[in-house]
Amino acid sequence: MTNTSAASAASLSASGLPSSVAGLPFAKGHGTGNDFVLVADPDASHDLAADEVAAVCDRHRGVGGDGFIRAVRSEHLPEGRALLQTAPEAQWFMDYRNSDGSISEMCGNGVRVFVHFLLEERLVELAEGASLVIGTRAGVKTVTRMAGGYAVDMGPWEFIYPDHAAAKSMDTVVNADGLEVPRPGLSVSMGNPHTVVALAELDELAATNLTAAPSVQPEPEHGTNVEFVVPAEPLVEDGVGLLTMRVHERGVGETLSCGTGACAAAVATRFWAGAEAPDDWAVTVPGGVVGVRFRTGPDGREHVELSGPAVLVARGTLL
Ligand SMILES: N[C@@H](CCC[C@H](N)C(=O)O)C(=O)O
Repeated sequence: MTNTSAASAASLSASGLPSSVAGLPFAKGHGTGNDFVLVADPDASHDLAADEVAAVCDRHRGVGGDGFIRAVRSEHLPEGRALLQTAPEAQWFMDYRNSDGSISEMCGNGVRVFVHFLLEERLVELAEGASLVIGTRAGVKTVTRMAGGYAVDMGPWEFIYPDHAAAKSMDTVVNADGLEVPRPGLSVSMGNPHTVVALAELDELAATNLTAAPSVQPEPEHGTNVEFVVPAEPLVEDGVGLLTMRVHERGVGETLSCGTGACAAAVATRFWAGAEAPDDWAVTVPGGVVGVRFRTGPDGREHVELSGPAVLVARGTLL
């Protein structure tokens, strides 16, 4: 554990974890099975190196998690200080790492669990119905506490290749073991990169092998998470669009859920479905169901709202 994430752990403690992380208190939590190790580091004194994060997230020799989340007061990070210029209410910053130690801009399930962690650690107060503004590498996100979970204003979405989308062309091609033929994909940014592929049948979704990363051509500049979705038949029930999704996460592998991925899946399917597509979506993932809603944000642009549960399951100390 050092002040620079570039440094690597030199020695191991008896637990097999880097001795540099010994003594660090943590919590373990998840949102629809997308699981995280969380650490409160208000003063930014525990910036873990990539190999330290990977050791803690190791499912066999560490605590285990799809991601590592550090809660830092924004004023103590350069990215946080930059956000405070225009959003002084963003007092807490979510420093998000994938389980391989790589940095991601954003995590939709993670930001709900992050706010729940701040609450449970008594670092913030938040009544049901009230909102908290959180700093992330994808800008500020407003998280509202609801009965049974949290809703996150994820901000506006964007196509990564707007020219492909405008032409409704098939310029992105995705292949994965188990697919009968390579499929067209649509790359969408939710602050982090996603490529969404529609499949016709749940059987084909189940047969898709996500133990290896799917190939995506062209691959977005910083890599991509890949979502395979099966739209329900009929697509809309009681005004809600229904999707089933599996995901291969950049820097992780297959996970039980991905909040930003669910948002990207709804964006792509709504685009493909055309003018009649609804604004409310329920996305079923292996770990549960998350809600996605399109609405006009305070800036007048179309925003995506993600809703779902957040749970803490344990507290401990790294040895
Ligand atoms: N599971 C997250 C996304 C985590 C980051 C992702 N692996 C990336 O590298 O962009 C979510 O719930 O959004």
